[in-house]
Amino acid sequence: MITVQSLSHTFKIGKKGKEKKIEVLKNIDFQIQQGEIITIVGKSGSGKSTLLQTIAGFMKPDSGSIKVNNTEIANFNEKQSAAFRLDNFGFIFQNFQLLPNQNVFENVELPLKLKGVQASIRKHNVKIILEKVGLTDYADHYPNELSGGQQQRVSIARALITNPPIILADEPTGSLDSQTEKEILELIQQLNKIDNITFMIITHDEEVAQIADRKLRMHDGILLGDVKHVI
Ligand SMILES: Nc1ncnc2c1ncn2[C@@H]1O[C@H](COP(=O)(O)OP(=O)(O)OP(=O)(O)O)[C@@H](O)[C@H]1O
Repeated sequence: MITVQSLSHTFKIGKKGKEKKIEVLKNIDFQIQQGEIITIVGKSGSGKSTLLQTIAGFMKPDSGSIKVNNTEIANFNEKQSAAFRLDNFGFIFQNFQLLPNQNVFENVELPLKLKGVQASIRKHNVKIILEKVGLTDYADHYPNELSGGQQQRVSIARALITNPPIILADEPTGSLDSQTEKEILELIQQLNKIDNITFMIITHDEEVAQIADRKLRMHDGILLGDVKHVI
């Protein structure tokens, strides 16, 4: 489903002429099969978020290939990346990234609006997805009226609303207490098992890594293979 080959990226920081180079992705190769949950662990600064941002098309790599279902996306321009994202990727972030002045319904509805889906279909689909994440009674609530776990459910609903085959998650339970984390991980596993959604999850957290079919580790810009027994 996703095949990454020889992916490399270097950030240049500082003044021109005196730039410092940070090689953040060094010749990364890996694949994700449809229906898998993979986690990527690794120390802070090892390049995990950069890898995710690159796959998502938010950042262009210096070199290498990223294929999603045989479509080469590494060299897409911004417009192509945005369109591809909308159809193929859902996102879950540690800090939820909900719009504070939009209620739950409106936050979840947004990707459908961006896709130009008509209002009656939007309403129908949002209702179904809110049921799925257990938030039917909260459609009118604003993010600041919800618990952290509820906010993360809203962001999961928003990620799912366009039926993407892949969810990219960056520390999805990083802001949650352990009980709420458990509930969100159960939801992720349920979505994976029942709807065959593929998850690529960046995490520091042993509990999260436990739900993975495969655990990969980033170390100084290098992606190490399966690390089933090491965290
Ligand atoms: N836009 C940028 N410009 C310059 N350097 C950057 C930029 N983004 C990230 N870096 C650097 O790239 C390296 C990798 O960062 P990245 O955020 O990918 O690491 P990470 O493994 O996700 O870390 P964390 O677990 O703390 O989120 C770090 O040294 C960081 O300072």
